[in-house]
Amino acid sequence: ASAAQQPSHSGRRGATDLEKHLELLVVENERLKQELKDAEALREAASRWESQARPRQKRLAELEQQVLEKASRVETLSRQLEESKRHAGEMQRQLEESKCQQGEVEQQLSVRLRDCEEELARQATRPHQVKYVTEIVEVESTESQQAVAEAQAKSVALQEQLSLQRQLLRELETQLHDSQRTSTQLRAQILVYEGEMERAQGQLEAEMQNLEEEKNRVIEEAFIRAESEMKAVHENLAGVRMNLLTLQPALRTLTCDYNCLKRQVQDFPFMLEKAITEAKQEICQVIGEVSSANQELLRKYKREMNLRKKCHNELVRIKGNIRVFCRVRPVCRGEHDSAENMVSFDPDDDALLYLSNKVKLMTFELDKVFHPQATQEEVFQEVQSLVTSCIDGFNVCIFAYGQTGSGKTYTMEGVAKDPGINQRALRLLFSEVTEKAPDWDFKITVSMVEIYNETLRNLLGDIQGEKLDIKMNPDGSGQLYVPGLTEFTVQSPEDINRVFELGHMNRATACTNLNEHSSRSHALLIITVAGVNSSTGHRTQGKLNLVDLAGSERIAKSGAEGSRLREAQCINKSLSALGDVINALRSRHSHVPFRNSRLTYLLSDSLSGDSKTLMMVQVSPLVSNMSESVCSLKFAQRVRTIELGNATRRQWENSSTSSSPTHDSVEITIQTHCFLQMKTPRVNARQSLHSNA
Ligand SMILES: Nc1ncnc2c1ncn2[C@@H]1O[C@H](COP(=O)(O)OP(=O)(O)OP(=O)(O)O)[C@@H](O)[C@H]1O
Repeated sequence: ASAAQQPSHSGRRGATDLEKHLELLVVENERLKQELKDAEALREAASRWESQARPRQKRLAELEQQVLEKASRVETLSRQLEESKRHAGEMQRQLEESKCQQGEVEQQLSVRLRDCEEELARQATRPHQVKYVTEIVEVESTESQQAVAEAQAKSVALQEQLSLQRQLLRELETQLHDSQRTSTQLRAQILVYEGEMERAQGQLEAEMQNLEEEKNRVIEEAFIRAESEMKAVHENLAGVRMNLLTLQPALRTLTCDYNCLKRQVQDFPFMLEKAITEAKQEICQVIGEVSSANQELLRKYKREMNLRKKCHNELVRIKGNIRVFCRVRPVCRGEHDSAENMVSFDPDDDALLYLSNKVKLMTFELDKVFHPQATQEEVFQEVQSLVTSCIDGFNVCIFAYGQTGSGKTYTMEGVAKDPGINQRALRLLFSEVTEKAPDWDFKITVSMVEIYNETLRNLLGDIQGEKLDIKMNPDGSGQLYVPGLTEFTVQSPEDINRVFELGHMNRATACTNLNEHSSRSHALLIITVAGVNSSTGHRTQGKLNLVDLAGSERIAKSGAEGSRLREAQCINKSLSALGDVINALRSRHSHVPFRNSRLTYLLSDSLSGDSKTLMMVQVSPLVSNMSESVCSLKFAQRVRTIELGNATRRQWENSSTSSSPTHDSVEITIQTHCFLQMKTPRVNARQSLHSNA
């Protein structure tokens, strides 16, 4: 191992030298690059200068071209001048010749004339001869004169021609002078340009010379440096070679290592495949374990859910199957009555409500009190566990109880923009059962009825205002049924809207004034949820009754007569019957008076056994409704207090069934009829009940 390490150590040192040398070379290289860059910059400057000089050269060339053109024009003009001169010379010569001839002829003629005159003078001396001579002379004189005239005409023509030629000559001379002037100017310009060109050329050449010299200098320097560097490189190379020789053993070791690694790399795919297969197996195993753990968790979750439900149901059972909530509606627009002093709430306990007038302060304890600002959603949050328990097979009744105008319809039906319990409950049930599919197959059916003057009316039927009857099922099961009652199966959220629209429409068309009518009739929405478990075959059936009761005000206060009196009596009858039934159930009477009213008779299967009941007592905040509000709250509290009193209950369960329950029954009935007169100024209903008990 040490032998292997030694070469690798020296190899490392050699490598370090090499690296150093390499670094030096890199630095030198950088420097040379920089110089090259400088030379490039100089070259670029020269080319820039050249590019600047180019337009001037072009202009010079143009001027030269112009000068050449002008010169050729001058040459042409000179040629023409020469020609004209030559021609004028010719003409001059001809003229001179003519003059000469004319002189000769004139001379001849004058000689002849003189001879003739002499002859004539001679002949004059001899008369005969003179006559003859005279004739001859005359003849000869005429001919001579003719010749002279011709010669003179010719001379005149030649003179004219000569003057024309002279004029032409003058013009040509003028032209020549102009051309010569232009030519002189152009020559002067050419001389200026040539001077400029020469100057520029001189500058360019000087700069080129400079650049050339600079370039040569830089190249020379670079060359010298490169040479010295080359020398150094060669020297280094020699050192490197030496190092290489020393590195060779290390290289051998490295080669050996490399080969080893190569073998490993070659083996790697097989190892990788093997590892992947193993990992896959492990992952599959883990997935299997996780999935079984998941299944187990799911099973536990379901079991916990069932347990939770059971606990909830047990809680409800312990708390009592009857729960009482109170909702105080806000003061509506247009109501001038002040509610400020009448209703107040406990900031620390949402189960307490205080009513006060000038002299009394009454405290009411219920399961929950909703203040006027409570939203529909908040109210529904509190009742939704009851609603969903009908999926588990429980029968549930939710009543809205209170005087006319206290907000019963608002709580149960709500308004289009902000629906109440009815619509929210149906939607919740629909979404819950949809979630349970496909394990469970649920069917939700809806019926809507109203009870007016003890008459049952179908609100979803085709026949408007169709009256119905409640009958015992002929199959001997002891179950009640309503022949002809329309049951609408809800299969989509749109069906829910359709049900409410139809029910509302049928109710509105069956009466002249819906508001008045609704306050004097009970409106029931009956939702049946039946389910079957697809794997176990287990069946459940629950019923949810949502009841908007008629107004609970006292007849004495309303001062009703005639048909109104009958309506009020019917309402009171059914409300008292409801109170009696609740009382009898709570008291575990052997006989529960369901049949005393249509309302209790119809709801009998949802009020007995394990059924759950919620009473929403609606309270108006107006001072003018004070006594009715007190009446409603006392009734509600009495129902709740009795039911919740476990000790009392146990006591009732242990004691003989006659005394206490009967007493309680009386209380409930009295409350329901609202005939209870407040005897003490600051009455607390619970205290009153306990003292009664
Ligand atoms: N919580 C509330 N928020 C806003 N307005 C409300 C509320 N409760 C009731 N109202 C309004 O008070 C008025 C009376 O309410 P509603 O008709 O629901 O009373 P009711 O008890 O059903 O009367 P009736 O017995 O005549 O049917 C309505 O205009 C309603 O919109």
